[in-house]
Amino acid sequence: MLKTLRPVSGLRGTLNVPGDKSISHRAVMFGSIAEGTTTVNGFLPGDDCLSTIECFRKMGVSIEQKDDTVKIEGKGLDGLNEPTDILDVGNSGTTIRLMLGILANTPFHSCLTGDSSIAKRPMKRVTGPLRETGAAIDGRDDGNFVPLSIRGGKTKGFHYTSPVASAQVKSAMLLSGLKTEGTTSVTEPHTSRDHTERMLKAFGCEVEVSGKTASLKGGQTLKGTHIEVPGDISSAAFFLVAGAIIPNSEITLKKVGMNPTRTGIIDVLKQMGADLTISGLSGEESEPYADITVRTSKLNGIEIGGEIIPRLIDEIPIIALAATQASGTTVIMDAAELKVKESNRIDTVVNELKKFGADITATADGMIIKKTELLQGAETDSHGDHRIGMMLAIAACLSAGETTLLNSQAVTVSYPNFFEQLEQLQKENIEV
Ligand SMILES: O=C(O)C1=C[C@@H](OP(=O)(O)O)[C@@H](O)[C@H](O)C1
Ligand SMILES: C=C(OP(=O)(O)O)C(=O)O
Repeated sequence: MLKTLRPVSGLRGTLNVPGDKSISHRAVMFGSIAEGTTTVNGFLPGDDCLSTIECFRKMGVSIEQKDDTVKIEGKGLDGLNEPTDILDVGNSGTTIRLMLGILANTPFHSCLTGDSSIAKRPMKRVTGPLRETGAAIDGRDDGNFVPLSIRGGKTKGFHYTSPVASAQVKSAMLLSGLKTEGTTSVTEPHTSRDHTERMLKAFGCEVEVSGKTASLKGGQTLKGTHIEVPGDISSAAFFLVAGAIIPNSEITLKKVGMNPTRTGIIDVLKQMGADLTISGLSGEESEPYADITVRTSKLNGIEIGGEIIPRLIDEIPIIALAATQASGTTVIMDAAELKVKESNRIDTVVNELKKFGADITATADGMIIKKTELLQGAETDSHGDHRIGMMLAIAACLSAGETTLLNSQAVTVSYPNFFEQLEQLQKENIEV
C-alpha cells in the first residue's frame, strides 16, 4: 500500500500505545504449554502475535482472542498435538525462535516456515545449540534457514555461552530445558530483555538469574495465570522521538512498559537532552510500567554502543531519525545485529533517510549521523519492515513537502493503529 504523508504543525495529545509484542508472544506461548487457563489483558493484536496464536491452535490449543483480551486453555507441554500442517510464523522472528525451544521438548514432528523476510533470517543461532541438547532439526543450509523441521523430546540440560546478546536465543534455550533432568543455563555477552525469566516465574517456575547467566532446572510445570501486558516501549519510541523533534509538540503516553532491559531509548533521549517526564511507576513485581510525557526539545548528538545496544536494538531506526535533528554528530556502534532483523536495518535506515537529504553514513556495525537543518519529503519504502515504515512516517511529519511511503501496511506487524494514532495527535493539535 502506498501512503502519502505531509508535514505537521505539531503533535499533541494522550495515547495508549498497543501492548508489548515480546510479552504478548510469551503470554500465548506459556499459556499454551501451562496446565489450566490463562487470561491476558492488553494483548497486542498485531500480525506477529496473531501468527503465534495460529501456530499454537495448529497444535490443538484452544485460544479465544478478541481485540486485546485472550483466553488460553493450556494443554501442558505433553498435551500439544503433532501439527497436521506447517506452522507459519509470518514475519515473526520471536515466534519461530521461541517455538523451536518449546518444540525441542516434544517427541513429534513439526515443520516451520515464514514470509520472505523470515526466509533470510539466520536460525542457526538457535538450531545449533538446540541440536546440542538432543533435538533433531533440519532445514535449508544445514538448519540455518526456513523451512525447518524439528523432532524433539530427548533433550538434556546444558550450559550455553551465546556469542550474541539475544533474548530469542536465551529464551529458546531456557524453554528447551523445561522437561530435562539437568539444569539448562545461558550466558550472554550483555543482558538482553528478560521477559521470559519474569514470565516463567509468573507461571510458577523457578528461574535463577546471576549476572549475565539465566538458568532453569528441568522437570518444572507451568500453571495457568493472568497476565497484564503493559504498552510497548518499542512502539512508544516513535512518538517519544516525534514529540521531541517536531516543533510545537507535547505527547503523553500512558502505561508504557519500563522493564529496565528495554529502557535504553529513555536513557539515550535523556542524554540527548530530550524533555521527558516519567510518572506513576508501578508493576515492579512483574513488568513495570509508567506514563511518559515528551515535549519539543533541543537535542545534541551522542555516542551509542556497548551494553546499551540490546536495551534499544529495535529503537535504533527511530533514534537515527532523532540524530538527524541533534546538534553535532551521533555515532551508533556495536549494532551489527541490525543486519539480521526484518530488513537489513543499517542499509534500510541509511538509504531511506538519505532520500530526505539526511547526512548519514553506514558503518560495519552501525551508522554515523550529522545534523540536517531541513529534511525534504521523499519517495520512500518500508521494505516490508514495520519499524522502518513507522520511522519514515515520523520523518515525513517533519519534512518539507510531500512524502510517499510504499509498503506502509507493514506497520500492522507491531502497531495496527499507528496511522490512526498519528492522525489523532494532529487533530488534537488543531483543536487546542
Ligand atoms: O525476545 C524478543 O521478544 C525479542 C528479542 C529481540 O531480538 P533478538 O533476540 O534477536 O535480539 C528483538 O529484536 C525482537 O524484536 C523481540
Ligand atoms: C526484530 C523484531 O521482531 P522479530 O525478531 O520478532 O521479528 C522487531 O519487532 O523489531
